[in-house]
Amino acid sequence: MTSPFDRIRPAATTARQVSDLAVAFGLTIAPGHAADAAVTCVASDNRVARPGDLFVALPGARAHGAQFAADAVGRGATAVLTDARGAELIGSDSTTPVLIADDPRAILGQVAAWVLGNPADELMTFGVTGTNGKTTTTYQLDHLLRALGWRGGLIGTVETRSGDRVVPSILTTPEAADLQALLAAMREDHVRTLAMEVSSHALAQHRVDGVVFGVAGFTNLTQDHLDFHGDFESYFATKADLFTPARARRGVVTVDDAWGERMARAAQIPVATLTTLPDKHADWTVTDVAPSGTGSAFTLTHRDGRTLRTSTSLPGGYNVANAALAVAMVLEGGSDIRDVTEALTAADGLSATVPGRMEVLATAPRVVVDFAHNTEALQLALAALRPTTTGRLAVVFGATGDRDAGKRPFMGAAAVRGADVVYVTDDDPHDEDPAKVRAEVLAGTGTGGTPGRTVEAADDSGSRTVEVHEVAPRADAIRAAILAAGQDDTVLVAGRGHETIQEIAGVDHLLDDRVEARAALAARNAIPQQDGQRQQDPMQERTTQA
Ligand SMILES: CC(=O)N[C@H]1[C@@H](OP(=O)(O)OP(=O)(O)OC[C@H]2O[C@@H](n3ccc(=O)[nH]c3=O)[C@H](O)[C@@H]2O)O[C@H](CO)[C@@H](O)[C@@H]1O[C@H](C)C(=O)N[C@@H](C)C(=O)N[C@H](CCC(=O)O)C(=O)O
Ligand SMILES: Nc1ncnc2c1ncn2[C@@H]1O[C@H](COP(=O)(O)OP(=O)(O)OP(=O)(O)O)[C@@H](O)[C@H]1O
Repeated sequence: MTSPFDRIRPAATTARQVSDLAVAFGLTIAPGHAADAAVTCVASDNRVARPGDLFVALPGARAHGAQFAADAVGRGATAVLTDARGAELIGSDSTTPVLIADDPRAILGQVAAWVLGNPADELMTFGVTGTNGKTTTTYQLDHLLRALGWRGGLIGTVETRSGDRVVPSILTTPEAADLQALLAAMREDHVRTLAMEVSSHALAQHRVDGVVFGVAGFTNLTQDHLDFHGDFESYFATKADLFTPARARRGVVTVDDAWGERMARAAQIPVATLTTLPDKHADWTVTDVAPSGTGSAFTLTHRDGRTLRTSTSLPGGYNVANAALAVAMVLEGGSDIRDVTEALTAADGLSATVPGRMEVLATAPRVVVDFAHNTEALQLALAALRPTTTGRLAVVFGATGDRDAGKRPFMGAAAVRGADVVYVTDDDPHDEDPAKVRAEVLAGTGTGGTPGRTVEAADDSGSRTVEVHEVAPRADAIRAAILAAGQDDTVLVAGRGHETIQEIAGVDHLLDDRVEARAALAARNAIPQQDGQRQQDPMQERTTQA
């Protein structure tokens, strides 16, 4: 499936009458239209409407859904739910029933759940929120639930899965109508568990109304999305809403940061706390973290004495936190610790690959693709890879054009602080001149903005000489870094993770860091190695306009 309008929907559902819906939700039926019709599913975008749908026409920032009602009806929608303005826009041209609500977005989740027979009630649901780590934790949850023998569903930034059906995701958390339709499809697919990312946008926009999660999980909170939420307090309050009885029955809150502690205090449902910090008290604690394969082994212990030891294949301390949160959520969901231990042993620990999240593509040199696209994430990703890098640590990254220009020099500085070789390249330039974006990143590297130079960087382990290069387009930078790496080196390709489209001046170009890295590894393998050491990189310093 390739269209952005592909959705996983149920094949067959029970018809409901809109007259009953009007009574259940106190809705007005617009005069001049038919008073009743049968509906079998719900859509809030005309481009996904199907025969038998209730089309919910929402007012938005860019359009009013009612503008598309005629098209939705043309595609077979049998009734429309909208607000008074929407009813006016629709007029009386058609006889299709039009139901009116004061705020249709606020009831959409419940309405869709009603039409589809509350599909969430038939699943064991796990919802993860927080600024970072939602995707990773959700994949680890899904991995563990499957290891326990459950047929699993997954919803998040990268992809949406119902049993064996998979589609790429459009939003991290789908719109309410799409979500309920997806849950109904999961019911049809005999899916029993759901691991799902819950974004703050989704909480604010009622997208998860109609779902009461069995267990909600919190990773962490750092500055993000303030353009949408206004300030940090509102951002926190929106996330905290997940830990109320309307949204979840119980929770697990990581209290490694102060926001987590506050979240645990603010929770209006029973929550278990979790920490990975050595001198902190919590219900679940992580201890004895040790390197294991590409990642870490760790022990998770409850204050009641229950304990298990397992591992994650993902590098970095924060991935121990993500993995521990996934395990604690499953245990708080009622699974027996002996079953979980056995399942983890059989599954080789939390070994799920998360697309574009610390995804290890090769081991000599180690090549890792990660989604880190801001200063803090870049710094954490480099710090995560440093302890297991015996050679040099190289990083390939850029900053996004047309967005948050202030972070560019800080990203440059973070790269020099954390790596030995820095390749500044392009991310998504959008409509901005990519060379200008690179120059602003380079300005933070301490090279005086001049690529092809070395700078001295100091950290706890002493001072290092750091090479700083500028290579574009991005595919060339990935290739340059991988060809130049020694067998013991690590190359981190940061910023785009699983993304496959790079937008340059309004044109979408296919670009997948993992595809480029694999091509570079193949090219490298085709070139005879000089004592297994670094290659002369033919692309290096060849800077072209993207
Ligand atoms: C701020 C925000 O989240 N806005 C979302 C919202 O937009 P909106 O209410 O302004 O809607 P609109 O585009 O004006 O359209 C109004 C209505 O007409 C419908 N419509 C519109 C056009 C059309 O041709 N046909 C049609 O039926 C739309 O489906 C909508 O119901 O509803 C739209 C329809 O679903 C979303 O596409 C849009 O997401 C925007 C594009 C977006 O980028 N959202 C991001 C910020 C987001 O939600 N991100 C979070 C993750 C954040 C993170 O943690 O990183 C997420 O959960 O994905
Ligand atoms: N627990 C964590 N703490 C801090 N940083 C993390 C954590 N987990 C992952 N990261 C970093 O954040 C990036 C995004 O991780 P992930 O996709 O799992 O989070 P997310 O919350 O789903 O974010 P997004 O919605 O942007 O995808 C990773 O590539 C990694 O660099």
